[in-house]
Order: sequence, then C-alpha cells, then structure tokens
Amino acid sequence: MEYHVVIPAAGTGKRMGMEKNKLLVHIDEIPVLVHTLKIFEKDNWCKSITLVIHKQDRKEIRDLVEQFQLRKIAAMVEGGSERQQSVYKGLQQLQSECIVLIHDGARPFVKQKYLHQLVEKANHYGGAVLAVPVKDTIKKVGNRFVEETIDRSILWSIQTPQAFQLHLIMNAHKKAEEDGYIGTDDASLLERFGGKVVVVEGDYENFKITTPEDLIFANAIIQRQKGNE
Ligand SMILES: Nc1ccn([C@@H]2O[C@H](COP(=O)(O)OP(=O)(O)OP(=O)(O)O)[C@@H](O)[C@H]2O)c(=O)n1
Ligand SMILES: C[C@](O)(CO)[C@H](O)COP(=O)(O)O
Repeated sequence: MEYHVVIPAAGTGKRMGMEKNKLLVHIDEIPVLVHTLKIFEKDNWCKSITLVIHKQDRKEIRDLVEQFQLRKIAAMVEGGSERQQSVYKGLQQLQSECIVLIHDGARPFVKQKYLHQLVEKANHYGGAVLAVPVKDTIKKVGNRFVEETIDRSILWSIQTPQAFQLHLIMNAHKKAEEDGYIGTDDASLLERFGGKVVVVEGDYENFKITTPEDLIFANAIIQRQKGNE
C-alpha cells in the first residue's frame, strides 16, 4: 500500500521558550525536524511529504533538505496561526484521492510499524489515530475542587500520525473552517460528523517535544537507539 504525509512544522514553539522554532533545535547534532522527516524518507510506502513551514524558517529548512538529501518533499507551504490551519493548507496540496497521514514535526520517535497499521486501518474505516492508554489518574476539576474521577480504563492519549481517506479529512477541515471550529487534533474534526476513527495502540516514546525537559528525554532515546545499532 501507499500513502502521502503532511507534516505541520509551522509552529513557533512558545512552550519551549527558545528564540527559534523548537523543530530546528538539535538532538544528537541533527534538528528535530530532520529526525522526523527521515522516518518517512526511509518508509517505502510513503510516496510524498508535504511540509508546512513558518515563513521565517524557509531558508534554513530548504538548506536542511539539501544537506540531508531529503528527496520525498513534494511541497513546502507556509502555515497559519493555528496548527489546524497549517494542516489544512498542507492537505490542499494533495491532488487526488489517497490515504494521507498527518504527523507533527515535533514527534521524531514514531516507529515505522505503526505507520503501516494506520494506513491499513484508515483504508478500511476512514480514519485511524495512534494512541496510548493514559497512565495518570484523571479528575474533572472545577474551581480547584474535584468534581469527578474519570474511569481511566476508557481514556487514551492521542498522538500523531493520524491517517485518513483524503476526501473525508478534507471535508471535515472545510466544515470546521466554515463553522469557526478549532479542534486539538485532526480526527476530532471528523468525529464532529460521526466519522469513524479507529485507535491503533502505539508506545510512549512517540511523545511530542513541547517543553525543555522533553529534550532531555529525546537525547536519552537517541543514545539508547545508537547503543542498539
Ligand atoms: N500554527 C502552527 C502551530 C503548530 N504547528 C505544528 O504542529 C505541531 C504540534 O504543535 P505544537 O507542539 O503545539 O507546536 P508549537 O505551536 O510550535 O508549540 P507551542 O504551542 O508551544 O507554541 C508542531 O510540529 C508544530 O510545528 C504548525 O504547523 N502550525
Ligand atoms: C495533534 C496532537 O499531537 C495530538 O496530541 C496535539 O494536539 C498537538 O498540539 P497541542 O497544542 O500540544 O495540543
């Protein structure tokens, strides 16, 4: 089977608290974004990468594409002020019906075996997301007092990649834009209209690099991977 991937990389990384986009920060001498892109470069089911970038990063990212010989990048488009807008701009680059994966540039540790499972599930059901069961106890809190402890057995932390039949996710993004609806992931836009989204269980290493301590975990994972090579 085959798929195309849209990678939103147009954030500014406010929670990382650095001057530059966190995706350009190095882990083991390679920018976070390059670690992510290499996963898709290596996967022979992946036919093209659409990269959504911030205007100010264009030159640096173009240079990285050359330096690391990233050959699958079909388009580099500028994103919007919200992740959702960036993804929609990326999706609009795809011309014909296909399975599309949407994957955060900030998740450089997704394993290839999950990509293929997601493609197969999306082909069957329409949508598929990678996720892990929550590890913490989750409580509903109002005004600093606990209102309820939620049954953890039904809760999952949702990651990316998220895989979709292109026409379904395009339609969901179009409707969300018309309604002024902003979701925290792409699958939620499909769920609004009863679209089927199946969960593929992944692993906890596929975390999103968000705050400074995440760089410590990221370096530790890379060192362990190198030790296993
Ligand atoms: N307007 C935006 C915002 C985010 N993203 C991308 O979406 C992914 C997940 O977003 P997040 O981790 O929230 O990144 P930032 O928005 O950069 O971080 P912050 O919220 O801390 O500013 C990242 O790969 C980020 O580059 C994007 O393409 N366009
Ligand atoms: C899409 C996402 O990766 C799902 O976990 C996530 O929502 C991205 O952004 P956030 O701002 O950290 O919620």
